[in-house]
Amino acid sequence: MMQDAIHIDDLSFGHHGAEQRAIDQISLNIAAGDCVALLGPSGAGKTTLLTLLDGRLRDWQGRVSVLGTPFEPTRALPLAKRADTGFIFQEFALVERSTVMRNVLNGRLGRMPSWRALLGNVSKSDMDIARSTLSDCGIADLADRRVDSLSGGQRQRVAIARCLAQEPKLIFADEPVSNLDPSRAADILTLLTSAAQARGATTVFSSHQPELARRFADRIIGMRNGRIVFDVATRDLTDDATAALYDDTDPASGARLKVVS
Ligand SMILES: Nc1ncnc2c1ncn2[C@@H]1O[C@H](COP(=O)(O)OP(=O)(O)OP(=O)(O)O)[C@@H](O)[C@H]1O
Repeated sequence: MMQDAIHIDDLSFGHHGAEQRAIDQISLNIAAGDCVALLGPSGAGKTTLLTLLDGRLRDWQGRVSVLGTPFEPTRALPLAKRADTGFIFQEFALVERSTVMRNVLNGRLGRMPSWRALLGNVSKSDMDIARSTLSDCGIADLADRRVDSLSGGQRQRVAIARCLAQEPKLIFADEPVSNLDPSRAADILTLLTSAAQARGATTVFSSHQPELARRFADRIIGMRNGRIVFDVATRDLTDDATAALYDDTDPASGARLKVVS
């Protein structure tokens, strides 16, 4: 039986000082190895959900368990427990003045003994892993370039290589292609999803682009106002449901969409 990578039961969370909950009574499970897209308008709660599942938020209500580790609602997950989870950001979050290789080696930090990480002392096997992920990401020739000299598409390849060098079992990607033009966006999602699949990693990515979600995810979760309004296998997602998710003129559309699942 396929094991679940993520369990969420009745999860709610409000950002400090915010009037509305960013996550409002969400329950869902994600099977290991699945590729899931979170779709929804700005403010739907996609980033908040990914950040919470990455163990970086506290003071939420409900039950969350990721890769078999139950989270504690009152505290963030210690860094040492996050080595199996990789995160790819919309803004790349790279060390701009460092080389591509250095950035990718940063992905190995959580896997090194702490004395080695502190000294920046890199083993041959760390180098080998970094080189092979650079090559998998099609940027072996950029290893010695500084990140601040790269294009957006190249930067996102570096971010993916860094994430893969970490050898994660679970990959979260928050709008990984929204800064890229359509053809680069498709290339990057092809790279990310096929690399994840080849490694058996579970992937959850958020997007504003339904066509990309449909093309790359097995399952699509539509969010609006912190709630799940549909949760379907990609082949079952209708155009009407997608359009209603983004229909600002119809505040009740979220409720109506529930029939889809
Ligand atoms: N740091 C914060 N402080 C207060 N409120 C926040 C904070 N971050 C997000 N929010 C609020 O939480 C809600 C969910 O935001 P979130 O960024 O998770 O949505 P999103 O679906 O990722 O949107 P986008 O697609 O624009 O990134 C919104 O109402 C937002 O204003």
